Amino acid sequence: MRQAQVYRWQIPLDAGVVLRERRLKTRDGLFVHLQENGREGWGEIAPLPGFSLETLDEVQPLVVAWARGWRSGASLPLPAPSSAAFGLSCALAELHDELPASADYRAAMLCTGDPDELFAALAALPGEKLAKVKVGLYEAVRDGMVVNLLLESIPDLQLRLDANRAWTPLKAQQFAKYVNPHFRSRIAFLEEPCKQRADSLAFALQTGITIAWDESLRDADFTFEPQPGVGAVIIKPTLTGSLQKVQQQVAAAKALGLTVVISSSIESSLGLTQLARIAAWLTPGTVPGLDTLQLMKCQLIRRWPESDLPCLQSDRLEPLL
Ligand SMILES: O=C(O)CCC(=O)C1=CC=C[C@@H](O)[C@@H]1C(=O)O
Ligand SMILES: [Mg+2]
Repeated sequence: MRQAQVYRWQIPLDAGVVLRERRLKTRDGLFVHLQENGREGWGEIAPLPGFSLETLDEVQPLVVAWARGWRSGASLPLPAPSSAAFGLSCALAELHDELPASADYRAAMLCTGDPDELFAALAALPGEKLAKVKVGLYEAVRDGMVVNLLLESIPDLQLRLDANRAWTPLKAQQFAKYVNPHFRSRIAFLEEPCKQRADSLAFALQTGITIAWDESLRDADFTFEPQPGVGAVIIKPTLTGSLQKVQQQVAAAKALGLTVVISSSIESSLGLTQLARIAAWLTPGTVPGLDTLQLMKCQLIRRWPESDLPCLQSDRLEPLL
């Protein structure tokens, strides 16, 4: 006998979460819960505003119809929108014991605001120091100085940077000018410096700063091919699609010798713990980009180890079936 439920949820976010120039006050999404023969599987469907092509209101009827169909024994194709394909494929993978349980809960410490806070947090961090800093939000020159200062004052620090395509080629150059050439190799990568991929590639070659693709993976004309200056790809499964598609992209990038970073689309703790499992499974040895629970006011269903945020269970969510 099959049982299925779909829940809708909303989590308040910290005041400061700004995505693509808009303030995000809440994170909204769905969970699907499948049960069969004493086994269960959960999945999270949470389109990210400004990044996902679909909205939650568009995917909700697709997910509800899919869950109703599954419950009555049908084997339906996964809905096309990436967030729905990802969440439903995760629920099926858990149900069929195809998503390994061991997880990589390490995270590159995410700094979106005050570098002083990052200094304090990094100083307290034992072992390998890895942080991700957002650039492109303020003046490029200020970004360059902050990055230089961080690398200068914390000698064992490696940085991941993310400009989200904010810079013109000129601004990207202004940034690079302030980063001591000696420190540039400690920038593990800089995600998406410029609007145009060709400008980002030219920047990498001119400055010796390794770049990474994130947004570009979703460009219609993107293909996996060797490109000098590109060292990594950031895979956000909620924006990519089914687990199978995630696996295909990971394999294509690895075949080119690229570092593959599994990264958050600001999922709830349930989705994040699944991403930590996907990272341990598909990209062992690479620290995933999952330090986004700190932006939220609570956890849902499953706990992220060491987070002391309250964790709400399904009785506090809105069932849709
Ligand atoms: O990749 C990480 O380390 C954390 C996730 C992260 O940086 C992002 C998640 C979602 C949207 C963006 O603001 C941002 C990114 O662009 O990579
Ligand atoms: Mg990015």
